Amino acid sequence: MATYDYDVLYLGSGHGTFDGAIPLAQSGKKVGIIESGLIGGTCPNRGCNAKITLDAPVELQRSAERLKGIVDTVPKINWAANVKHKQEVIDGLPGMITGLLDSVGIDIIKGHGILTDAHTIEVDGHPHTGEKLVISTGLRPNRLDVPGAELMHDSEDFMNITKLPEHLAIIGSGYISFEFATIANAAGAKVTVLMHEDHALRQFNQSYVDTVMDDLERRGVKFIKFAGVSSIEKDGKEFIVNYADGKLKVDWVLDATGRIPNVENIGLETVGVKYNKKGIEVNDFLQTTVDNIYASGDVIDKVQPKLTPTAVFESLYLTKLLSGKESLPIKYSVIPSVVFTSPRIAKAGVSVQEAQKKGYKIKVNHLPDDWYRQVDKQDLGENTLIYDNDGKLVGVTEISEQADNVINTLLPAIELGMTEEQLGRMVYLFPSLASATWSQI
Ligand SMILES: Cc1cc2nc3c(=O)[nH]c(=O)nc-3n(C[C@H](O)[C@H](O)[C@H](O)COP(=O)(O)OP(=O)(O)OC[C@H]3O[C@@H](n4cnc5c(N)ncnc54)[C@H](O)[C@@H]3O)c2cc1C
Ligand SMILES: NC(=O)c1ccc[n+]([C@@H]2O[C@H](COP(=O)([O-])OP(=O)(O)OC[C@H]3O[C@@H](n4cnc5c(N)ncnc54)[C@H](O)[C@@H]3O)[C@@H](O)[C@H]2O)c1
Repeated sequence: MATYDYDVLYLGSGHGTFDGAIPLAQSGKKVGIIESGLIGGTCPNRGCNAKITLDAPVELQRSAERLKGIVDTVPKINWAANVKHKQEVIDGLPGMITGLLDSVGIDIIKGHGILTDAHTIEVDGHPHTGEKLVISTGLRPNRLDVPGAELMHDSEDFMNITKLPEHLAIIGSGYISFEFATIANAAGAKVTVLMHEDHALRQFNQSYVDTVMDDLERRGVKFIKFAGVSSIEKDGKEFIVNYADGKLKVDWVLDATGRIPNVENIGLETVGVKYNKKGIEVNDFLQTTVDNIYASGDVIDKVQPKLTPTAVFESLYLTKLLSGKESLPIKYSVIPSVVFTSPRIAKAGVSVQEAQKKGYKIKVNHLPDDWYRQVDKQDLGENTLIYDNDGKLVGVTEISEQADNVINTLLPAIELGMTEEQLGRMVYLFPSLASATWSQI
């Protein structure tokens, strides 16, 4: 029988890998991880953790704005200090994750990995073998294919600039566009969003998206619809973005037109792992077209949202599968999602459109009517609760400053399919967001 260096060898060290690799090593498997960049991948180093740190002063500013008159001043954001603080928060994360991996005996191999056969990944010409391989190479920013594309920047660049641009153009109208438009506008930049079509954040309730857009517009953000970008030119220290039938002069351009899978130059063709432009093709066991090779996280072509909780769920599923504790196909939990604008939009479970098709009960709450939301003068906010024909809560979406926490509070009820009687037994701290939320159920 062939012997391999590792029972399981991972390519990539993000959440699609490390959350599951640690318990896998603890279960007695010999585990190796190949990583060409920072340990921990996108989320800790240039994604979620960095972004939410930059957003913290925005929340404070919004809160002071609502309570103006009760508190004296609305704080200004010191951009350079904000970026410095963000760096201090995230700097320790790769070391912390490396420590966790070391503590359970996982080997970390630094460098770019390329599959050379179904059991071998080469790094700088050195072969490393695994009985099972897991590909978890994530996504990278898309770059628009237009003249002057090299003059644009990506989300990572934005989170590292120490001097906030005076006028920032953001191309695209998805998560990154809306979150970064919120942060940059709150910090004092003029922001123009160039939208490909007339819709934004398509995954979210469009009336809530319209509310966020109206609020951002009121704050000075300009949205230009049907603004297909044709080229970018340099003009002294500034840039001209040529779009549809217009021109825009700015001093920084953020390309936020999506993220694409890292499937090239890693030997997938050599070993016969199939992929398409959405990612690696897997079956319900996260198995690729080669039996002993699995895939996890953002790099998979899947219907679930490409988010950290999904990547964590998949890597933990693989831990159970590869250690023999699971033999059934992956059954995803309800995966919530949130766009960290201010107010935020979050959702979980059955959508309003789906509920309408199925004839489910839809209940809408206007949140400013609730005394708890009046405490800090929230004048914007709504949630939509969806009940199936047995009266079980199966979906929720909310727009409010605390939408993320509200959805988290309601998730167990949705995931576990709690009955009305079980819901009625829950007791919450008072006064709190959770008790306010449950009183509206
Ligand atoms: C700006 C931004 C904000 C985000 N905010 C959120 C958020 O608020 N909430 C949320 O849930 N999600 C958020 N996400 C998404 C989240 O970061 C991803 O879903 C998550 O990181 C996916 O993890 P992964 O392990 O699949 O991929 P990654 O974390 O991208 O890890 C892949 C790793 O593989 C490595 N790699 C690739 N190819 C090779 C190779 N050939 N050899 C060696 N190593 C290789 C890469 O260097 C990388 O470290 C955000 C993303 C971005 C960009
Ligand atoms: N809060 C979060 O959970 C969060 C935050 C940021 C990023 N993310 C993750 O990162 C991924 C990438 O974020 P994103 O905002 O880059 O992608 P996205 O898919 O959310 O949005 C991409 C946007 O670019 C537009 N677009 C596509 N092609 C275009 C073109 N040729 N010209 C102009 N616009 C074009 C799309 O219409 C869309 O509005 C997300 O899908 C998500 O998985 C998550």
